[in-house]
Amino acid sequence: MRLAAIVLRELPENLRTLALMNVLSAIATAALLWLVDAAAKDAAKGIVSPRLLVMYAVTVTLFGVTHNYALVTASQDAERLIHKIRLRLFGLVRRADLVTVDRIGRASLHGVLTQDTQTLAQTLPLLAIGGQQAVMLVFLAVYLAWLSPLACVMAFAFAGIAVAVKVARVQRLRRSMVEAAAAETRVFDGLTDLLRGFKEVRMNRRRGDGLIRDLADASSRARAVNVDMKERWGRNFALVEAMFYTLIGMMVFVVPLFTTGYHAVVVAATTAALFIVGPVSTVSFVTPLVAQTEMALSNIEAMEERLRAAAGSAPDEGTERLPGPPTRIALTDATFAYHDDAGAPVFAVGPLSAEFRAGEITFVTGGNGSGKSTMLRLLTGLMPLDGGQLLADGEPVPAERMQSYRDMISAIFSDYHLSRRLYGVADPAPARVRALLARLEMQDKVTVTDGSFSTVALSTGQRKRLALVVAQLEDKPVIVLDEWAADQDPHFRRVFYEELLPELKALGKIVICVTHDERWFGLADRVYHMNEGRIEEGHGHHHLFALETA
Ligand SMILES: Nc1ncnc2c1ncn2[C@@H]1O[C@H](COP(=O)(O)OP(=O)(O)OP(=O)(O)O)[C@@H](O)[C@H]1O
Repeated sequence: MRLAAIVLRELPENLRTLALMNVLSAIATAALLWLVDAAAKDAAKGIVSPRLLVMYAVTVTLFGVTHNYALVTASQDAERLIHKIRLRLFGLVRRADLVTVDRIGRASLHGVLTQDTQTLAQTLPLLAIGGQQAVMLVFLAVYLAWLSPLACVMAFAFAGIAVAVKVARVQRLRRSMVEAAAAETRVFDGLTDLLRGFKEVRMNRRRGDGLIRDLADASSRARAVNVDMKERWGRNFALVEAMFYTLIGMMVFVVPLFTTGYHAVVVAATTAALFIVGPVSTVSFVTPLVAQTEMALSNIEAMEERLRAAAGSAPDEGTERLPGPPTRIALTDATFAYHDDAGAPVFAVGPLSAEFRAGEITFVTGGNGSGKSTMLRLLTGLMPLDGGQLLADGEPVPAERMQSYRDMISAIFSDYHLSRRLYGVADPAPARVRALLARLEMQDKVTVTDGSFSTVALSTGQRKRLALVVAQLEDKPVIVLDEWAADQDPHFRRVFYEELLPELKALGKIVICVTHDERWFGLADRVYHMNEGRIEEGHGHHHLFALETA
C-alpha cells in the first residue's frame, strides 16, 4: 500500500510514540468497560465503591491524555506529510524546464498541486482516526474474548462481514470514483474557458451558449456519476448500520443459546459489543478514503516521477558560475523543434546564428509564428538546444552554468506574469523605486512598500511598465523585451524607443527587443529578421546594419 510505504518513509520520527499512545488509549477503553461492569454489579447491590470510582477517574484521565496525544500528533504528522510533499513538488516544478512544463500542461500540474494535495489534507487526518479505532478494536476483541470467546467470535465475525461487504463494494466503486474525478476535471477545464475567456464569452452570444452547453453537459455528467457513487455509498452505510443492530441482537438472543454461564457476562458482553459499533463504523467509514488517498498519492507520485525524470535527464544547472557578466551572447547553428504528444516535430527553428553585444540594441523582427519567441527562449536558456551552441563571451555555456547564465538576464516575455511581490529584488532603495516609477509614468498609480507593489490590478500596458521597473531594479547585464511596446500608447511607445532603450544601451547592457515597430528599426544596432524559424538571408548575420526608418 502506497500510503503505508509513504508514512514509513516520510514520517518515521513519531511512529513509535504514536503507536504506544494508541495502545494505551485502547487499553484504557477496555479497562473502562471492565470498570463499568464491576461498578454496575455493585450498584445492583446498592453499593458505590470509592475504589472503583478512583480507578475510573484515573483510567478516564489516562484515556483522555493518550487519545488526545494520538489524535493531535496524527493530525500534525498528516499536515507535515502534506507540507513535505508540497515543498517537494514546488521544488520539482521550479527546476523543470519549460518544455516539460508545457508538455505536462499547467492544468494537470495545477490539479496535482491543488486538488490532490487537498484530498490528502482532507483524508489523512480521518485515516489517522480510522487507524486509532482499528487499534481500539483489537483491544476490545481481547476483552470480549476474555468475557466470552463465542460472543467475541460472533461479534467480530459479524463486524468483519459488515466491513468486508463495504470494502468489497468500495472496490467496485473505484471505477466510478475515477469517472467522477474525470468528470470533475472536464467541468474544471470548461470553467477555465469561462473565467479566463470571460470577455470573449461575454462578447459573443453563440460562443457563450456553446460553452455553457458544454459546461452543463460536463456538470450533468459529473452529477450523474457522483450521484451513482454516493447512492452506492449511502446504501452501504445503511446496510452496515442495520448489521450492527443485528449484532447487538445476536449478543442477547443468539449467544445465550450456545453457551452456558453466559448470563453472568451478558451485560458486559453486550456493552462491549456496543463499544465495538463506533470503531467499526469509523473504520468502515474511512475505508473508502483509503482508495481516494491512494489515488491522490498515485497522481502525485506519477507527477513527481515525470518531473524527476525530466530533471534527471538534465544535468544539475546550479553548480557552476559564469566567470563574469557577459559582454557578448550568441547562438551558433542553434536548432530546436517542438514535438506533439506523439513525439512528431511540429515546428522547428534553425540553424540559427545570431550575436548580441553589450552597449548595443538588437531588434528581432518577423511575422507571427516565425519563431522569434522561440529564439528568445533558446537564447535565455529556458529551453535546451537540440543542436548548435549557446555562447557567452565566445565560450559555450555548459548545462552546469545555465542557471548562472539565466541569472544574468532580465526578460519580459509577451506572456509575462507580474507578481505583486518583488521577488528576487533585495530591499530596493525607495528613492530609486520612486525614480523608476516616475520614469515609467506610474508614480500616481503604484507605490512599493515592504517589497510589494501596492496593486497589480492595472491595464496590460501598465503591468508591462511595472515589469520594466522590476527589470531595471534587477539591473542585469542582459535585458530581453518581447514585444514590450506592443501594449503601450503612442506617447509612451516613443518614450520607450527614443529614451528608455538608448538609456539601457548607454548603461552598457545587451539590449534585445522583439518588435514589429518598423518606424524605429533605424534605432537598432542590429536587426535579425526571422521567417519560418530561420534568420532570413541578408539580414544581420554577424554584421552590423541599420534599416532606414520607414
Ligand atoms: N509549446 C509549444 N509547443 C508546440 N509548438 C509551439 C509551442 N510554442 C510555440 N510553438 C509553435 O512554434 C511556432 C513559433 O512560435 P513563436 O512563439 O516562437 O513565434 P513568434 O515569432 O514569437 O510569434 P508571435 O509574433 O505571434 O509572438 C508557432 O508556429 C507555434 O505554433
